[in-house]
Amino acid sequence: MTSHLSHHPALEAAASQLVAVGRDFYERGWALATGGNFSMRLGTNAMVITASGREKGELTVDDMVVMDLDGRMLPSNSGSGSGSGPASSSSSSRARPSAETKLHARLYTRIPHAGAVLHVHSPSATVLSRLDAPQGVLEISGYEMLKALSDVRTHQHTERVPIFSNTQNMEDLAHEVDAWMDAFGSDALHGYLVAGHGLYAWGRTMREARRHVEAFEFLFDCTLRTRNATRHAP
Ligand SMILES: CSCCC(=O)C(=O)COP(=O)(O)O
Ligand SMILES: [Zn+2]
Repeated sequence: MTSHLSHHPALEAAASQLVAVGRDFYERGWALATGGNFSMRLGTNAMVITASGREKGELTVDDMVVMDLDGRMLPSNSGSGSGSGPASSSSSSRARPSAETKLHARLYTRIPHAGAVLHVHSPSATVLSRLDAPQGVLEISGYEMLKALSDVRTHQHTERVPIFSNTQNMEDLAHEVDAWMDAFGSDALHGYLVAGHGLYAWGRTMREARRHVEAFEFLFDCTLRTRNATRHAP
Protein backbone atom coordinates (compact mmCIF):
# COMPACT_ATOMS: atom_id res chain seq x y z
CA MET A 1 0.00 0.00 0.00
CA THR A 2 1.38 3.45 -0.84
CA SER A 3 1.28 6.21 1.73
CA HIS A 4 1.01 9.94 1.07
CA LEU A 5 4.69 10.19 2.00
CA SER A 6 6.03 7.67 -0.46
CA HIS A 7 7.44 10.34 -2.79
CA HIS A 8 9.48 11.88 0.03
CA PRO A 9 12.05 9.36 1.21
CA ALA A 10 13.57 11.44 4.06
CA LEU A 11 10.18 12.21 5.49
CA GLU A 12 9.01 8.65 5.06
CA ALA A 13 12.13 7.40 6.85
CA ALA A 14 11.43 9.73 9.79
CA ALA A 15 7.77 8.69 9.84
CA SER A 16 8.82 5.03 9.96
CA GLN A 17 10.98 5.73 12.99
CA LEU A 18 8.05 7.46 14.70
CA VAL A 19 5.80 4.48 13.98
CA ALA A 20 8.44 2.12 15.40
CA VAL A 21 8.96 4.09 18.59
CA GLY A 22 5.19 4.25 19.13
CA ARG A 23 4.85 0.50 18.86
CA ASP A 24 7.83 -0.15 21.14
CA PHE A 25 6.78 2.36 23.82
CA TYR A 26 3.19 1.08 23.70
CA GLU A 27 4.45 -2.47 24.28
CA ARG A 28 6.50 -1.28 27.24
CA GLY A 29 3.46 0.45 28.76
CA TRP A 30 4.91 3.94 28.34
CA ALA A 31 2.44 5.19 25.71
CA LEU A 32 -0.81 3.38 26.37
CA ALA A 33 -4.06 4.40 24.69
CA THR A 34 -3.53 7.80 23.05
CA GLY A 35 -0.94 8.98 25.60
CA GLY A 36 2.39 10.34 24.35
CA ASN A 37 3.62 12.01 21.18
CA PHE A 38 6.82 11.82 19.14
CA SER A 39 8.60 14.03 16.64
CA MET A 40 11.75 14.36 14.56
CA ARG A 41 13.45 17.47 13.26
CA LEU A 42 13.37 18.13 9.51
CA GLY A 43 16.01 20.74 8.83
CA THR A 44 16.44 24.02 10.70
CA ASN A 45 12.86 25.12 11.06
CA ALA A 46 10.60 22.10 10.62
CA MET A 47 9.59 18.85 12.25
CA VAL A 48 7.37 15.86 11.64
CA ILE A 49 5.12 15.04 14.61
CA THR A 50 2.50 12.44 15.39
CA ALA A 51 -1.12 13.35 14.75
CA SER A 52 -3.35 14.10 17.72
CA GLY A 53 -5.55 11.47 19.33
CA ARG A 54 -4.02 8.42 17.67
CA GLU A 55 -3.36 5.19 19.58
CA LYS A 56 0.42 5.31 19.74
CA GLY A 57 0.82 1.54 19.43
CA GLU A 58 -1.09 1.57 16.13
CA LEU A 59 0.46 4.49 14.27
CA THR A 60 1.01 4.32 10.52
CA VAL A 61 3.24 6.60 8.44
CA ASP A 62 0.10 8.49 7.45
CA ASP A 63 -0.49 9.55 11.08
CA MET A 64 2.18 12.26 10.81
CA VAL A 65 2.00 16.02 10.36
CA VAL A 66 4.78 18.28 9.07
CA MET A 67 5.02 21.60 10.90
CA ASP A 68 7.34 24.55 11.00
CA LEU A 69 8.65 25.58 14.42
CA ASP A 70 6.29 28.57 14.49
CA GLY A 71 3.30 26.25 14.49
CA ARG A 72 2.33 26.36 10.81
CA MET A 73 1.38 23.16 9.07
CA LEU A 74 3.53 22.46 6.02
CA PRO A 75 2.70 20.33 3.03
CA SER A 76 4.09 16.88 3.65
CA ASN A 77 6.13 17.17 0.45
CA SER A 78 8.18 20.00 1.96
CA GLY A 79 10.65 17.48 3.43
CA SER A 80 13.51 19.62 4.68
CA GLY A 81 11.22 22.45 5.60
CA SER A 82 11.99 24.48 2.54
CA GLY A 83 8.32 25.02 1.87
CA SER A 84 6.21 27.38 3.91
CA GLY A 85 2.71 28.73 4.23
CA PRO A 86 -0.52 26.84 4.63
CA ALA A 87 -0.61 23.14 3.93
CA SER A 88 -1.93 22.17 0.57
CA SER A 89 -1.37 18.44 0.60
CA SER A 90 -2.90 15.48 2.30
CA SER A 91 -1.17 15.96 5.66
CA SER A 92 -3.49 18.83 6.57
CA SER A 93 -6.68 17.13 5.58
CA ARG A 94 -5.82 13.79 7.14
CA ALA A 95 -4.68 14.80 10.59
CA ARG A 96 -4.34 17.50 13.22
CA PRO A 97 -0.93 17.82 14.85
CA SER A 98 -0.40 16.65 18.43
CA ALA A 99 -2.02 18.86 21.06
CA GLU A 100 1.50 19.23 22.53
CA THR A 101 3.15 20.42 19.31
CA LYS A 102 4.19 23.72 20.94
CA LEU A 103 6.33 21.88 23.49
CA HIS A 104 8.17 19.97 20.77
CA ALA A 105 8.66 23.08 18.65
CA ARG A 106 10.03 25.03 21.61
CA LEU A 107 12.56 22.30 22.39
CA TYR A 108 13.85 22.26 18.79
CA THR A 109 14.10 26.05 18.89
CA ARG A 110 15.92 26.17 22.24
CA ILE A 111 18.14 23.15 21.67
CA PRO A 112 19.59 23.31 18.13
CA HIS A 113 21.23 19.87 18.40
CA ALA A 114 17.93 18.14 19.28
CA GLY A 115 16.96 15.83 16.43
CA ALA A 116 14.12 13.91 18.09
CA VAL A 117 11.72 14.63 20.97
CA LEU A 118 9.80 11.86 22.74
CA HIS A 119 6.97 12.30 25.24
CA VAL A 120 5.72 9.31 27.27
CA HIS A 121 3.00 8.73 29.84
CA SER A 122 4.79 5.98 31.74
CA PRO A 123 3.53 5.01 35.19
CA SER A 124 6.87 5.69 36.93
CA ALA A 125 7.27 9.15 35.38
CA THR A 126 3.67 10.00 36.16
CA VAL A 127 3.82 8.85 39.80
CA LEU A 128 7.21 10.43 40.56
CA SER A 129 6.20 13.70 38.92
CA ARG A 130 3.29 13.94 41.33
CA LEU A 131 5.26 12.92 44.40
CA ASP A 132 8.01 15.49 43.82
CA ALA A 133 5.91 18.25 42.28
CA PRO A 134 6.11 20.37 45.48
CA GLN A 135 9.94 20.59 45.13
CA GLY A 136 9.69 21.38 41.41
CA VAL A 137 12.63 19.10 40.67
CA LEU A 138 13.56 15.43 40.87
CA GLU A 139 17.22 14.82 41.70
CA ILE A 140 18.80 11.47 40.83
CA SER A 141 22.35 10.46 41.68
CA GLY A 142 24.44 7.40 42.48
CA TYR A 143 23.30 5.17 39.63
CA GLU A 144 25.63 3.79 36.96
CA MET A 145 22.75 4.11 34.48
CA LEU A 146 23.15 7.90 34.63
CA LYS A 147 25.99 7.41 32.18
CA ALA A 148 23.42 6.47 29.49
CA LEU A 149 22.54 10.19 29.43
CA SER A 150 24.72 12.02 26.92
CA ASP A 151 27.84 13.70 28.36
CA VAL A 152 27.39 12.14 31.81
CA ARG A 153 30.63 10.41 32.82
CA THR A 154 30.11 9.24 36.37
CA HIS A 155 27.51 7.70 38.66
CA GLN A 156 28.27 10.58 41.02
CA HIS A 157 26.55 12.98 38.63
CA THR A 158 23.32 14.51 39.93
CA GLU A 159 20.66 14.66 37.22
CA ARG A 160 18.18 17.44 37.94
CA VAL A 161 14.87 16.83 36.18
CA PRO A 162 12.60 19.88 36.43
CA ILE A 163 8.92 19.26 37.18
CA PHE A 164 6.38 21.67 35.72
CA SER A 165 2.73 21.94 36.76
CA ASN A 166 0.36 20.36 34.32
CA THR A 167 -1.98 22.60 32.34
CA GLN A 168 -4.05 22.29 29.19
CA ASN A 169 -2.56 25.60 28.01
CA MET A 170 0.53 24.58 26.03
CA GLU A 171 1.67 28.17 25.53
CA ASP A 172 1.82 28.59 29.32
CA LEU A 173 3.66 25.31 29.74
CA ALA A 174 6.13 26.17 26.97
CA HIS A 175 6.69 29.50 28.70
CA GLU A 176 7.49 27.73 32.00
CA VAL A 177 10.02 25.52 30.23
CA ASP A 178 11.56 28.58 28.56
CA ALA A 179 11.83 30.40 31.88
CA TRP A 180 13.54 27.40 33.50
CA MET A 181 16.05 27.19 30.64
CA ASP A 182 16.66 30.93 30.83
CA ALA A 183 17.45 30.58 34.55
CA PHE A 184 19.45 27.33 34.57
CA GLY A 185 20.48 26.68 30.95
CA SER A 186 19.71 23.69 28.80
CA ASP A 187 23.19 22.19 28.34
CA ALA A 188 22.89 19.72 31.20
CA LEU A 189 19.23 18.99 30.59
CA HIS A 190 18.13 15.67 29.08
CA GLY A 191 14.43 15.81 29.92
CA TYR A 192 11.68 17.27 32.06
CA LEU A 193 8.56 16.05 33.82
CA VAL A 194 5.05 17.46 33.75
CA ALA A 195 3.26 16.72 37.04
CA GLY A 196 0.72 13.91 36.83
CA HIS A 197 1.31 13.78 33.10
CA GLY A 198 4.62 12.35 31.93
CA LEU A 199 8.16 12.77 30.66
CA TYR A 200 9.66 14.78 27.81
CA ALA A 201 13.13 13.69 26.65
CA TRP A 202 15.15 14.36 23.53
CA GLY A 203 18.39 13.50 21.78
CA ARG A 204 20.56 14.37 18.81
CA THR A 205 19.10 11.40 16.97
CA MET A 206 16.06 9.19 17.44
CA ARG A 207 18.41 6.52 18.79
CA GLU A 208 19.79 8.86 21.44
CA ALA A 209 16.32 10.13 22.37
CA ARG A 210 15.10 6.54 22.82
CA ARG A 211 18.15 5.75 24.96
CA HIS A 212 17.39 8.76 27.14
CA VAL A 213 13.79 7.69 27.65
CA GLU A 214 14.95 4.15 28.52
CA ALA A 215 17.55 5.45 30.94
CA PHE A 216 15.07 7.78 32.63
CA GLU A 217 12.54 4.98 32.93
CA PHE A 218 15.11 2.75 34.61
CA LEU A 219 16.19 5.56 36.93
CA PHE A 220 12.59 6.47 37.82
CA ASP A 221 11.78 2.84 38.53
CA CYS A 222 14.85 2.46 40.77
CA THR A 223 13.98 5.69 42.58
CA LEU A 224 10.44 4.49 43.29
CA ARG A 225 11.62 1.03 44.39
CA THR A 226 14.25 2.54 46.67
CA ARG A 227 11.72 4.86 48.28
CA ASN A 228 9.33 1.98 48.74
CA ALA A 229 12.01 -0.26 50.29
CA THR A 230 13.13 2.54 52.59
CA ARG A 231 9.57 3.16 53.70
CA HIS A 232 9.10 -0.52 54.61
CA ALA A 233 12.51 -1.02 56.20
CA PRO A 234 12.37 -2.23 59.82
C1 LIG B 1 -4.75 10.38 27.10
S1 LIG B 1 -3.76 11.37 26.08
C2 LIG B 1 -4.04 13.05 26.56
C3 LIG B 1 -3.25 14.03 25.74
C4 LIG B 1 -1.77 13.84 25.98
O1 LIG B 1 -1.30 14.15 27.05
C5 LIG B 1 -0.91 13.21 25.00
O2 LIG B 1 0.25 12.99 25.26
C6 LIG B 1 -1.41 12.85 23.64
O3 LIG B 1 -1.85 13.97 22.96
P1 LIG B 1 -1.84 13.99 21.37
O4 LIG B 1 -2.65 15.20 20.99
O5 LIG B 1 -0.42 14.09 20.94
O6 LIG B 1 -2.44 12.69 20.90
ZN1 LIG C 1 0.91 13.90 27.13
